[in-house]
Amino acid sequence: MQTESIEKCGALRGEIRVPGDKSISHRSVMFGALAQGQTRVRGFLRGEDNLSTLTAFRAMGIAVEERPDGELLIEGRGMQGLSEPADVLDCGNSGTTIRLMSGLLAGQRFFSVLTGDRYLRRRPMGRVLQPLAQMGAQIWGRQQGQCAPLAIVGQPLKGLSYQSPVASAQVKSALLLAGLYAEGETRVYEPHLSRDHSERMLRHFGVTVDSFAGGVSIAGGQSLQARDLEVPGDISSAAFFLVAALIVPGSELLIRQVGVNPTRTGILDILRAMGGDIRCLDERELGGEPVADLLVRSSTLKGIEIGGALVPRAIDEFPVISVAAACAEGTTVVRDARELRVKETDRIAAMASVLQTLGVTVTTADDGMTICGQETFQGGQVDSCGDHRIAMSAAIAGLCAGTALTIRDTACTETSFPGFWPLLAGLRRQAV
Ligand SMILES: O=C(O)C1=C[C@@H](OP(=O)(O)O)[C@@H](O)[C@H](O)C1
Ligand SMILES: C=C(OP(=O)(O)O)C(=O)O
Repeated sequence: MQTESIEKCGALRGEIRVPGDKSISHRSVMFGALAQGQTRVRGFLRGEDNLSTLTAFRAMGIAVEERPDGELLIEGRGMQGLSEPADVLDCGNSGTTIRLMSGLLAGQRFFSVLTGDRYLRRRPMGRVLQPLAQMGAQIWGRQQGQCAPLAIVGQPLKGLSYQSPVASAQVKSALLLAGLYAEGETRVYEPHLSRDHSERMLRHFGVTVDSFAGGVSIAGGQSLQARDLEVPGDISSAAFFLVAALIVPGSELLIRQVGVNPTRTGILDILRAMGGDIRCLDERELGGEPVADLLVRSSTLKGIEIGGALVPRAIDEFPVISVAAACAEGTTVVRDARELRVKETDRIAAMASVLQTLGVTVTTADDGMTICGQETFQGGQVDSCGDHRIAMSAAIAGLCAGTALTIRDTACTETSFPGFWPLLAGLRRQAV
């Protein structure tokens, strides 16, 4: 099992790039496959989750060329162009893959089976299967349709008006994909706005999607036209280096070409509210998505309260936000974040355990945690629980640990951030 050891380092300085956005990369393959014609994708994230999506579409007859310069050429076959996969589709560790594909496959004219690794097979699928069943989908899963493997018998679908109990882009996107195949209109309401990459990319591919206060709607029977795409850097990956630069004294980092879609920038709002010096430079647009260069300087942080609509806008960043909170003056309280309990692992429990090992006082609640900030950490040994975001957050905490912090089970960072360890090691080597 791979382990990494990190300890206190000098100021982090320089200019970096982070790999492409994971959410946008998944959607580029899915929508590119359904479009008529060739879609070129630059900046595709070659993380394990996205490779699961790519492999699944190849297994349904979609030709994808991976060029030496990293560009993908996807030969879209139109809305009815997928073919029945001859084997089970393995979604690996990826919740986005299995949930979006459930919606897409529900309306096909063939049979398919979706599964994943031991972490994914524990995650809740009922949130997608239940509204899909109301659209006429025939999907079976373990534990009364709660868990994968999922067996899908494609059916004609009908539109639905659905109030989602959770702010989840995976639920919303699964229903939009099913809605494309359904008769009539599909409307999805959510308690707070979740990331809107599907809506933006569908529009980029020529589909009409209406966004209104509280939700989104799509009419069935529309088709997609192939378009070129450029994937911005993933703000969820940039988040580790934003926090690293904030908490290591004397640091200054410029992170180039990061996606700053407002449904994803909760991390910037939270870190700035804590006193973080982060600037967005040269804001521009790439294929319907806003991007900017992020300049971050080390700052004295203070504890804050986080909850409500901000939570879905920073949902994947809470592990590393908890590290910033542990270095802040005063107490940080996170509420309304129950969703963290059903990610790759229970991220509330996992981060509480990491921070407690470092000597930080943390208490947990059903929907969040309270973290008492302090000046330095002690080292020790922590476990990633097989979760990429826990492994990388622990590494950032290690930059402030007085003695070495050993992190067990670190290969999982390949899920979303190939190259994380060399990038961090390079910055530490050049630290001043
Ligand atoms: O749609 C997406 O690409 C994602 C949505 C979020 O999940 P939920 O929809 O479960 O909130 C997020 O946590 C995940 O990393 C990616
Ligand atoms: C929760 C995540 O992804 P997914 O749901 O796609 O597995 C994540 O990347 O933090």
